[in-house]
Amino acid sequence: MAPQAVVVGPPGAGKTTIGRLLAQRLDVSFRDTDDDIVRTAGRAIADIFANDGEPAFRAMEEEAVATALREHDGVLALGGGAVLSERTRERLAGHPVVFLSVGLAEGARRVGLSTARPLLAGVNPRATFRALLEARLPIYRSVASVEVATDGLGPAEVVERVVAALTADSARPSS
Ligand SMILES: Nc1ncnc2c1ncn2[C@@H]1O[C@H](COP(=O)(O)OP(=O)(O)OP(=O)(O)O)[C@@H](O)[C@H]1O
Ligand SMILES: O=C(O)C1=C[C@@H](O)[C@@H](O)[C@H](O)C1
Ligand SMILES: [Mg+2]
Repeated sequence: MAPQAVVVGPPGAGKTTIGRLLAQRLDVSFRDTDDDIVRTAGRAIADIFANDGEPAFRAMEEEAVATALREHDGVLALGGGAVLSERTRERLAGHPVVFLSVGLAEGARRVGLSTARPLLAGVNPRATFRALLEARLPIYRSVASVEVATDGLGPAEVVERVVAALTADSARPSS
């Protein structure tokens, strides 16, 4: 069993929104590792960050991603920082990974830079978001089979581009 698509990208890229629509489009189920963590821990992500710290959250996340990659055969959305784990990056090899990218302005607008996203809740959330996008771009690219830029596109159009990109990718002879 393996996911038909694994969706990665920064906060606000639309992993949850697009992942859910993509699953509908492919007529498969949707799973999001952020939801898995909340369910398993019985607490909100912001609460885990605040009380246990980011390293503890990342450890839970690594476990949640490994489990979901084993168990789920539909569309799987990962948390925005899941790819920071080298073991997770290794585990993603061979899976169809969709990188949804977004620029600073539109990403900031979409996330609203609210306290629900603990990494962006500091004194200068915009600068933090900019640094996060820059630092992570090569990491998302290193795990991605396909990349779809979402700026200026509504969810339905993004889903169509993802389907087209995955179809083209799966038709390519594997090396
Ligand atoms: N293509 C899009 N066009 C317009 N709005 C969008 C688009 N994609 C997502 N959004 C909106 O942006 C917000 C963030 O989207 P979403 O929660 O899906 O992002 P995410 O990548 O899952 O973020 P996180 O890493 O925090 O889980 C939501 O309000 C969603 O409705
Ligand atoms: O980009 C990140 O590091 C995060 C994104 C969210 O999906 C959550 O997993 C959490 O808020 C951390
Ligand atoms: Mg999400």
